[in-house]
Amino acid sequence: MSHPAVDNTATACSGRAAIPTPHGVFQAIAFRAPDGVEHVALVRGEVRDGRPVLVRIHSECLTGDLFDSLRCDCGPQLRAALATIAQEGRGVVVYLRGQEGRGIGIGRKLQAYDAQQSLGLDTVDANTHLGLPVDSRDYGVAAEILAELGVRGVRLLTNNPDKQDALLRHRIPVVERVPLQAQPTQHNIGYLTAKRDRLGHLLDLPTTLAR
Ligand SMILES: Nc1nc2c(ncn2[C@@H]2O[C@H](COP(=O)(O)OP(=O)(O)OP(=O)(O)O)[C@@H](O)[C@H]2O)c(=O)[nH]1
Ligand SMILES: [Zn+2]
Repeated sequence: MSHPAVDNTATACSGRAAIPTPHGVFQAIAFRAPDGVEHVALVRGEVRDGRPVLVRIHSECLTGDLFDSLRCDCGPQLRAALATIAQEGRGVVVYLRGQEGRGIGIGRKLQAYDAQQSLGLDTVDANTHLGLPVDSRDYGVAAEILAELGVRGVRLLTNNPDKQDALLRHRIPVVERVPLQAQPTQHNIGYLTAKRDRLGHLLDLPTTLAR
C-alpha cells in the first residue's frame, strides 16, 4: 500500500479531534514540526475570519501543567487561559512541547530546581550556574501554527513582553497583550518575583501574602 508523501520541511497538521474538557469542547489539532516534535493547538470557535483572536502560547511545564506543582504558575495560567477562551467563545491555546524549562528539558529543569533549593539561587542564576541558557525558546513554530489556523491578528494572553516581540518578529500581528496572572502563593512568590525583576515580566505582586 502506498502512503502519502510526508513533507518534513514544513509544520503540518498530523491529526485532529474534538476534545470535551471542563471548559467545553475544543478542537485539538496536532502539528508536526520539521524537527519531529508534535505540538497541539486547542481551538474554540471561528478563528479564520480576520478578527483578532485571543491566543495563549503555552510552554510545556510537565511539573506545573500535569502534576500541579505549586513552584510555578504554569498550571493555573493554562487553566485560566482555557476558561477565558471558553468565556469568550473563541480563541486558541498553542501548547508548545519541547519548551520544558524555558528550553532546557525536564531533567535539567529539575537540576535547576535543586540548585535553587540547595544554593538559594533564583530561576535565572540557577540556569547560569548549570552553564545553561536562561531562555532558549523560539516561537517560530507557534507563528507557523497560527498561520496554518488562519489567525491573522492576536490578543496575546501573557505577562512576558519578550513573547509578544518574538511573535511580532515572526510576522504575527499582536494587537493587544492580555494579562494572565495567577494567584501569588508562598510557594510561587519567589519565582514570580524573579520573573518580574530579572526577566521583565509585567506582574503586579503584593509585598506581603494574605494568609
Ligand atoms: N529553567 C527553568 N524553567 C522554569 C522554571 N520554572 C518554570 N520554568 C519553565 O518556564 C516555562 C514557562 O515560562 P515562564 O517564564 O513561567 O512564563 P512565560 O511563558 O515566559 O510567560 P507567560 O506567557 O506570562 O506565562 C515553562 O517551560 C516552565 O517549564 C525554573 O525555575 N527554571
Ligand atoms: Zn511551570
